[in-house]
Amino acid sequence: MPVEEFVAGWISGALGLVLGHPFDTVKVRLQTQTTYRGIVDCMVKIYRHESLLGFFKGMSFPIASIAVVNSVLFGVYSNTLLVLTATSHQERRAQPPSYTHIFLAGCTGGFLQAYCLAPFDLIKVRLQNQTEPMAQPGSPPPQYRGPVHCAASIFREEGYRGLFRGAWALMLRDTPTMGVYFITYEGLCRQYTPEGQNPSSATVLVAGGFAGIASWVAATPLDVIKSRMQMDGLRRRVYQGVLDCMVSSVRQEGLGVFFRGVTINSARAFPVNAVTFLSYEYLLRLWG
Ligand SMILES: CN(C)C(=N)NCCC[C@H](N)C(=O)O
Repeated sequence: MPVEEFVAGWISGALGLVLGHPFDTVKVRLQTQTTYRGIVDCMVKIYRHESLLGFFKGMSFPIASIAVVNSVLFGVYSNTLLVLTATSHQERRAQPPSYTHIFLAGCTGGFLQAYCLAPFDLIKVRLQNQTEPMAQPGSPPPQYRGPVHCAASIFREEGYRGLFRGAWALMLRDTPTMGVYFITYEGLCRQYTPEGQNPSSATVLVAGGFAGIASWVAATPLDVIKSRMQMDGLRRRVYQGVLDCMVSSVRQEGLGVFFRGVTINSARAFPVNAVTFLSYEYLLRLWG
């Protein structure tokens, strides 16, 4: 099994993650709290109340976990294509796989990465939703002192299963949308690259950016539900399950609730995924 894809997936994911985390914090707050009037209001309030550091809350754990999560996504994607089409990454430019195979490989990568991502994503969302200013002497301590304390508290209070709260919504979100992600990327690269050649850096940047936007637009409805399920149970349980969360969110806030955070998700998705795909392709060509 070629391991380069796993390593390239890890490094490229980490680069994208640092770039996109401030956008991600704003998105999570907009999806789970009703105190903000919009993106700008949320940014201003975070900055005033929590300083620049507020935008980077909950980032250390995703950085640590991206090694597992992104390498599983890209590694499983590429190795599933290897099984389906008997072509390696290098051979795929000359013998491009069908879109059905790309979609199936993307869904497989998305499904398996969601399982690895679930506990890390839960901790990230819980930390991002703490609005107390960081490191200010005299101010009341936040519920969670950091990622390890957060994981330990969830485990103590809710058991092992508590760490997987929202995991179903996460899997439903990521399985089909990772198919969309890789299809968009491959489709755009093929469209703008002469047959048999490697796509240029500009093509990879643009195709990666649009793949990110397309997958996040498709993923946003379940992303909202996932974040709400993850915050549920903090004080008392509100939702019985994914469906109940969908129904009661729509009843209370209308259908627009499914598009909460779609603008910030898309604004974040372009640079993050442009950088992720550029570094991924670059590293594989370097080692190829
Ligand atoms: C849930 N969806 C749609 C995705 N995860 N899409 C792929 C983008 C992955 C990238 N690490 C990012 O965070 O944008």
